[in-house]
Amino acid sequence: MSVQVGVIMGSKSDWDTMKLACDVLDELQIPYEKKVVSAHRTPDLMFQYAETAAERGLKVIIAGAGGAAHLPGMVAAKTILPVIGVPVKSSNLNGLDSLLSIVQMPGGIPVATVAIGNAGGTNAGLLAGQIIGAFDPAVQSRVQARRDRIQQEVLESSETL
Ligand SMILES: Nc1c(C(=O)O)ncn1[C@@H]1O[C@H](COP(=O)(O)O)[C@@H](O)[C@H]1O
Repeated sequence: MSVQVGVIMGSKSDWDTMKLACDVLDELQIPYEKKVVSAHRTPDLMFQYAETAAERGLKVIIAGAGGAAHLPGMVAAKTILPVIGVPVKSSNLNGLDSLLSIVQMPGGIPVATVAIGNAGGTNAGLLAGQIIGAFDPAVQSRVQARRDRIQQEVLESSETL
């Protein structure tokens, strides 16, 4: 099957968080690509990536960045695809800068923003899976199976208190 999700990040230093999104996509058997793309450091690549994403067959873009995290919003401005923004935890401001940079988009150009850091990475993968699963029953059933497993783990955790 062709690549469905583009996972991009402002720097290789974001990988620990963005890998968690990729892990979920692997688990859900959704084909994806991963790439470092920066609005600040590689602006021409960022424009090209966003402009060609839909015609290349991608369905969702997951974009992670830290600090002055302009990547998700700028990519969202240049593509019609849904963009999920991951605020990577920054060393100076603990990711609050990343969160506010990503979440406060002006009306008209949305970025679906997840939590700061690793939970956000995982949830970005899941949210992409749920979007694709709305049109793909096999993916949706894998998302459901994952939820069922988590529910079972939580129910059983009481027994070891
Ligand atoms: N926020 C952005 C963008 C962007 O938004 O385009 N490009 C890189 N960065 C961020 O800079 C941080 C530090 O990067 P380095 O570790 O490479 O110095 C990373 O979290 C990256 O996402």
